[in-house]
Amino acid sequence: MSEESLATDPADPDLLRLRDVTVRFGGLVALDAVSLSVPPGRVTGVIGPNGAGKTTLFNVVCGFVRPQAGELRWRGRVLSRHRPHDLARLGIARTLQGVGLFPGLTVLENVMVGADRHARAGFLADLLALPRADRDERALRERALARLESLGVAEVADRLPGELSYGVCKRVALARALVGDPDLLLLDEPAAGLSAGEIAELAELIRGLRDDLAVVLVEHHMDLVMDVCDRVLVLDFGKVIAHGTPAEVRDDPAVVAAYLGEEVRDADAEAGGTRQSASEVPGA
Ligand SMILES: Nc1ncnc2c1ncn2[C@@H]1O[C@H](COP(=O)(O)OP(=O)(O)OP(=O)(O)O)[C@@H](O)[C@H]1O
Repeated sequence: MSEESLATDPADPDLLRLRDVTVRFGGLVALDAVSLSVPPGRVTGVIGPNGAGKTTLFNVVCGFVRPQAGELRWRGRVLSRHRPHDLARLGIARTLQGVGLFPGLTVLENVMVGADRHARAGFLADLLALPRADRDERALRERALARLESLGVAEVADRLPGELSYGVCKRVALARALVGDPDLLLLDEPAAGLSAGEIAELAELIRGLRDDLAVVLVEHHMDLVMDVCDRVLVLDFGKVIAHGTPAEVRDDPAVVAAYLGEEVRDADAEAGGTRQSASEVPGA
C-alpha cells in the first residue's frame, strides 16, 4: 500500500465511502449495491435483521472480504487491496464481537499490542534491545495507561483478563482499539453480553468519542443505536432499505416491516428465543 493512500483527498469530506458494494457468497447476495458515507466526528449505525449483511459490510471495510463489485474509498482514495493488518496504519481500528483479549497477557500488555500505528521500534531494535526500543516501550506503556485511565479501568492494568468481569474486559478491548489514535473506530456489536447499566455507560463512552474520531456501529441493540447514532443505515437481505437519522429510520415503514418480518420468522422458528426480543425492535 502506498503512502499516497494515507493522504486525504480535499475534494472528499467523508472519511470512508462505500459505493455500490456487492458481495456474493456462491448464489447468495450478502450485499447488493450498498452505498454508505461515513463523515468524521459522527457515529454511523448499521442495523438490520439477522443475516441482513451487517457483518459482511464490516468485513469488507476491514479487508477480510473482497467485494465482487463497487468501490471502497478511504480519505477519498480507492482501497482495493488492503488487508486487516493495514488497518492500524491507515488509522482504522476495530473491536470484534466478544472481547478477543489475549488471556496470557496483562490488561496493560493487551492494550499495548493495539498501539502499533505509533510504535516506532522495529523487530530488530527489539531483538538487540536498543535504547530506542526502551524509549518507545516506555512511551507506549504511558499511552496505554492513559487510555485505560480515560476508560475508567486503569486500576486493573496489571490483572489478567480472566480475573475480570465481561464489562471490564469490553472496556479493555475498547482501550486497545483506541490506543493507536484511530480516525475511524468500527464497533461490531459492542453491547452484546452487557447489562443495561453497562450499555448506558457504553452509550456515554461512544458519544464522548465523537470529538476525536468517526465511529461505525454495527449493533442489534436498538436502544443504543437510537441513543448514540447521528445517521443509521438499515440493511435487509443485503439491500439498503433505509438511511437517515434514528427518528427517520425508526418510523420508516420498510424498516418496521423488515423487523416485523423477522419477528414472524422467529415465532415460526419458535424454539429457543435466541434472536432479537421485541424490546430490540425499532418502534416497539
Ligand atoms: N463466508 C460466508 N459464506 C457463505 N455465506 C455467508 C458467509 N458470510 C455470510 N454469509 C451469508 O451472507 C448473509 C449475510 O450475513 P451477515 O453475517 O453479513 O449478516 P448479519 O446482518 O451480520 O447477520 P447477524 O445479525 O445474524 O450477525 C447471510 O445469509 C449469511 O448466511
